Amino acid sequence: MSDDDGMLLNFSTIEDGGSGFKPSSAKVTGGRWRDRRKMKMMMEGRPKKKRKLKQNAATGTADVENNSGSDPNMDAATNEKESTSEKAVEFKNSGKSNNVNSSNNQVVSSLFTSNREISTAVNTNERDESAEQAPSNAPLSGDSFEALGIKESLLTHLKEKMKIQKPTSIQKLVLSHLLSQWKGQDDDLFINAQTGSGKTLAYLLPIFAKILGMKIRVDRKSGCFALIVAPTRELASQIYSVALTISNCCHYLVPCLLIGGERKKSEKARLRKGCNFIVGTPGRVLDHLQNTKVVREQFSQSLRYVVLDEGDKLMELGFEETITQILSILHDFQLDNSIFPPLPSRIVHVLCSATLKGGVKKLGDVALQNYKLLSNRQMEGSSTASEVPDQLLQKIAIVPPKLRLVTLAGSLDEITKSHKGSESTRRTMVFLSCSDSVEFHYETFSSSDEHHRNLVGDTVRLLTKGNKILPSFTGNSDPGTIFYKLHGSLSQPMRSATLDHFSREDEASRGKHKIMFCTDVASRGLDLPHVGTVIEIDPPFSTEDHLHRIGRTARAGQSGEALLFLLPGEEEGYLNCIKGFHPKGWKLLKFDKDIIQPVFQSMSVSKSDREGDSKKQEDSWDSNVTTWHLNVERRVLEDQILKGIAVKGFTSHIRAYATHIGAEKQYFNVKFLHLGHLAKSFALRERPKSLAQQSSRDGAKQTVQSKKDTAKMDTKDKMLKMAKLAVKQSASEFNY
Ligand SMILES: Nc1ncnc2c1ncn2[C@@H]1O[C@H](COP(=O)(O)OP(=O)(O)OP(=O)(O)O)[C@@H](O)[C@H]1O
Repeated sequence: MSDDDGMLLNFSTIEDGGSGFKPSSAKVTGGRWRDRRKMKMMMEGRPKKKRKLKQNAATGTADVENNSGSDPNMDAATNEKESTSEKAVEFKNSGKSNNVNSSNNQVVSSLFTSNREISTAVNTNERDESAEQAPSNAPLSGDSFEALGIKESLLTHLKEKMKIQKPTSIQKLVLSHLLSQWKGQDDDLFINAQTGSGKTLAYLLPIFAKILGMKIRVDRKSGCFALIVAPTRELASQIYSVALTISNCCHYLVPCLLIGGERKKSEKARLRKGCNFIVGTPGRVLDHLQNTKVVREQFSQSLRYVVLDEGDKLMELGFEETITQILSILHDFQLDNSIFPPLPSRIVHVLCSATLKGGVKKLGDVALQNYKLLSNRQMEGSSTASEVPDQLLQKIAIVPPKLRLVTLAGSLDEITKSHKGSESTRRTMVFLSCSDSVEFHYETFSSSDEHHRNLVGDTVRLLTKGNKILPSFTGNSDPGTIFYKLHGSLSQPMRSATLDHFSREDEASRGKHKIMFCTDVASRGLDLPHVGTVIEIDPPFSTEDHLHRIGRTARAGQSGEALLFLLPGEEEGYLNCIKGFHPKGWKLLKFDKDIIQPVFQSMSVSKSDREGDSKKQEDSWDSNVTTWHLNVERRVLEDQILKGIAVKGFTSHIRAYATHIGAEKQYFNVKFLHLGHLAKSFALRERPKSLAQQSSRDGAKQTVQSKKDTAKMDTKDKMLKMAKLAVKQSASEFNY
């Protein structure tokens, strides 16, 4: 990554600090600095901020007052100081916070004060909820696979064993193209279709149909007919398992999986036995092409199809060079068209992507020749498929940083409650910016005291009776919830086992709410069954990621909903950026009235250090929110391991935030973040300054000079420096 790429633009400061406030250009000189500052503020039209801390004698709680004209965009330094002293007051008095009543105009907790104003009052992209939205990625009722050329054993297998009755619109387009009798079957294809529209079967089915339709005896020794390359191991494994399922109707055709993290020796052994389909990740495929003679032998005469799945992700992860090398090796093979005459006379390249942005077009130029663009929206008169499925209900909440954790708890609790009593399995995915943040959220929600049981290593946890982490969990009822964590720092077998458990539909899963905290490693192409809700607590790193993340729900015509959290301020501008993806609109939620209040007003949350108290007091919803948050903070304070995880989660999150693409830095810029408030959403009471020092102690070795430099910087600059360093070292560290 070069120093001047789009990422680094993310660090540039804008003149007004992003607040919309334009400083006066006039210079004030002479006199005392206080007078100069006062004069400058007057010239800039900024009112002098009065702040008073009042100790409430009756309750022992603090009332933090700001003058009503306070600037919600006050600069970070002022904000930070304020936040710290608020915290000091709050926690000094936290023992009595349950007594506080919001009805007498007292501010119950600093959770609800000093938050930046939310400016999005009107939903400019309102979804018409009264209108029935027909699924846009569902199978087409009026078409059939027979009519498209799928025959005999493959057709029976598809309908009876795989329960796939009708093609989706993209399958119809691709099948009619690749199975056509005319010369066009040799054209390269660019498949652009919505998430969950069945792209995998769209390219696998015609390849299988073509091989089976040759009426030439083939077996695993006949050579490899298709190479499918996918950007992540999870996706490659998934495509491999679809190929394996199809091959159940023709056992003599054998697929093979080549992915990093697996033993190369055993892969070589499998390749030596022979295979007809190779599915793999780019690095490992290239490695075998360069170093395993038998692979080249397998491809040399039979290879007719090269599929690049999730093309935009392949580019984003920097695989262009690897793909170019793979293609150049493959193109050197001399095909013998006399052995399999019914197959295309050249290698047909297929590129798949749900989006057309990013480098995917460039990959098209590299990999495809005279390609044909097939898009499932073409049928409905739209040019591309970069839109969310029509039936997906998108919700958006603008959530102040301090309230992110508790709003997430409210959202998860609501889903859990609404699922109670159901026989089916409910699945929710929560997307976070980096592995460390996944660890923090997983630990926070899944392990309260001893009330949990590890099911798969420590990545899958079943909550047991007595767990009270979500407001509706009571001590004597079964929470019916399983938590999962998935990110790239876990070993490959662990990642596979976790996904396998999450996807399982067995007796033990019935009626359970499965909640997975994950990074973008789970955003691409993964086909997990019946994901009801996707929550993006951290904003996506690009609009394409947004589309792919929420595309884990509402697949193949099913219903689903997604919830995106944005911070008040610049992030609200992101709504305009994603509007084009949501032609059916979205629902704008108020984080307090619509999410946390309904959840926290219906139950009493008791303080974790007063569990034994027999008399429960009916508290207002905001007091319950405060108590819930204090309980988590107390756990972090008392448990040094959890505290370490929280600190790492926070610092890595800030670093990850700095990697938002340059084009979107106007919405996501570290400079806009209020670090003190954000720390609160990691249940941290310490000021970011001490966190930055702590993390640099824990982290990379610093030179004496860089230590001196760091000491001179303020907290925000330190975070920026850490972010730049981290990006230089490895972008994948926090993305995956
Ligand atoms: N014709 C069909 N009828 C019913 N279900 C189907 C059909 N085709 C595919 N599916 C199912 O739809 C789901 C989504 O398929 P697939 O993973 O191929 O989608 P995709 O378009 O590749 O999505 P993404 O862009 O997210 O990778 C799978 O569970 C698959 O079994």
